[in-house]
Amino acid sequence: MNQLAIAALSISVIVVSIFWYIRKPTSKAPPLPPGPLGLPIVGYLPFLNQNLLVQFSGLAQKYGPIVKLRVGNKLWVVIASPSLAKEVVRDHDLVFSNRDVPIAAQVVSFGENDMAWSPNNSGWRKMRKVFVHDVLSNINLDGSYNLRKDIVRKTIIDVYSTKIEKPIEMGELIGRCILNIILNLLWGGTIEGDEGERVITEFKALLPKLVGLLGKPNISDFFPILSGLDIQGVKKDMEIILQSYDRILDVAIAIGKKKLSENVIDQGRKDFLQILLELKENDEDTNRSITSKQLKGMLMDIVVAGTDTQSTTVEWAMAELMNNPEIMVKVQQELSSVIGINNMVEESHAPKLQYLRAVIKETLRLHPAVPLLLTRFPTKDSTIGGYSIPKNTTVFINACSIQRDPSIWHNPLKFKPERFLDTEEKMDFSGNTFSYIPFGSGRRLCPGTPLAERMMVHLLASLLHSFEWKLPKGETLDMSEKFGIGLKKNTPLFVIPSLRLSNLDLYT
Ligand code: HEM
Repeated sequence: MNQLAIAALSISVIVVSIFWYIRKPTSKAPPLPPGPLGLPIVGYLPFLNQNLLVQFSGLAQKYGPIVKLRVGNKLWVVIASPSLAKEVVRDHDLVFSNRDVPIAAQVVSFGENDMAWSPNNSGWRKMRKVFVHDVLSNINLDGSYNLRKDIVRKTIIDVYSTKIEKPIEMGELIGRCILNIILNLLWGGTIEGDEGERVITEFKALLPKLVGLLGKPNISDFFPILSGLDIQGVKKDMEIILQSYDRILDVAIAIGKKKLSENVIDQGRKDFLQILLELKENDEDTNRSITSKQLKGMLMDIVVAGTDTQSTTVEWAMAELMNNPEIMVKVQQELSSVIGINNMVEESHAPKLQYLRAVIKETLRLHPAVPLLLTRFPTKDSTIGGYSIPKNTTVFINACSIQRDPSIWHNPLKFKPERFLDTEEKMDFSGNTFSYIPFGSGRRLCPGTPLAERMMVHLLASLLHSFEWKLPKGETLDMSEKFGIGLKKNTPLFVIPSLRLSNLDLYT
């Protein structure tokens, strides 16, 4: 062998050794979680089912409570046990406190300038603080009670005057009431009269399209390199919707600012916009002042996160009660004894309506409105359940599967509010018991729970106290579900109301 050949061979050996050494993990990194193999380049994308929930459950049965999927350029990890969920949202909460933001959500959040999609940064912390301590403070929630009460009353009066003994589409009735409440809480005190009605009507009309786009699988999300092409037009469609919303928000904000500068704000009943504008315009404390984009992002969050979630839950609760007449009887007995048949329901009755609150908890266990929570997106490599979770993995926490797990819940598919009566203290909405997390957990826990609890208890109690409900003749109850970004009833619930209270003055 000549010297050149020896030199070439030696260099090759050195280079290969260096590469081998570099490739070889210095410390033994744990493996990725188990999961199905996909095709080259597209991964598991062609095999994704419309109903991700059913598919994720099947995969968990085959591979266990932590499963990995390659979907296009993304690595997905789905978690389906309380102990693994705890590792993510409690033990490693900080690392997992960002979201993987779909393109549609980037648009709707004004470029991640909101609470739901912003990364965990100082802006997000400020928005959450303002939302929890100012917007949804007990004082403000008490102050806006009459507004909520009026709208629930109008719903009861509407049923009494036009719908007795006629089939009602329950989801529509409940959805309209909840959206009216949320929009009026947002700016009902700012834009009043016909102008207010017009703005609310316009806002409502666009919402289903917006929610639909948020839940639509988008090739640009799976292959970011293709995002510029916007192949399905999701980004463009969302931008068109957002332009309309932006116009409405600009009008509302301009009126709000004018009122603020003229000092015509009713101190007794501030709407959310007034509270946020006061902070934005006047607060010297930069820890609480928010930018114009953040203001709009927060307003959008409240509508998008606060309406469908609640109406889906109340509709499911109604459906479960129709399906379980003996539970309906117990709820109505409680209502009669706590409220009395000569009175209407008030929010202040809630603490005494223990059984009805258990019905709502059980509804959220069996039919969580956000069944996969919102994704988590680790900021660095970490280890969960002994498996490697690389930085920027899209992590789903399958709350639905956890809350229906037969190894945790006795007879999990049975609707049984009693299971929450003995465990009232532990099983709340705080996300501290990882087998029950309908509002999520950790830093990203839903901040809307104080409002949601008040609204859902009050509306459901009012409907059940005011009327008896039965299914239309010959109608069977379809309890099947449809998965989008939320978990809705597959077919609408139709029910027929009749009067329950003998004092007809209560209905007017
Ligand atoms: C039945 C009612 C509701 C349910 C089941 C629900 C559920 C959830 C869930 C599961 C999350 C994600 C939590 C996580 O990732 O750990 C969330 C986030 C959020 N929810 Fe709710 N929610 C409801 C009502 C509301 C209401 C009424 C509002 C506002 C008024 C609201 C505002 C938000 C916001 C802003 C976020 C994002 C928080 C963040 O990322 O920091 N939600 N909600």
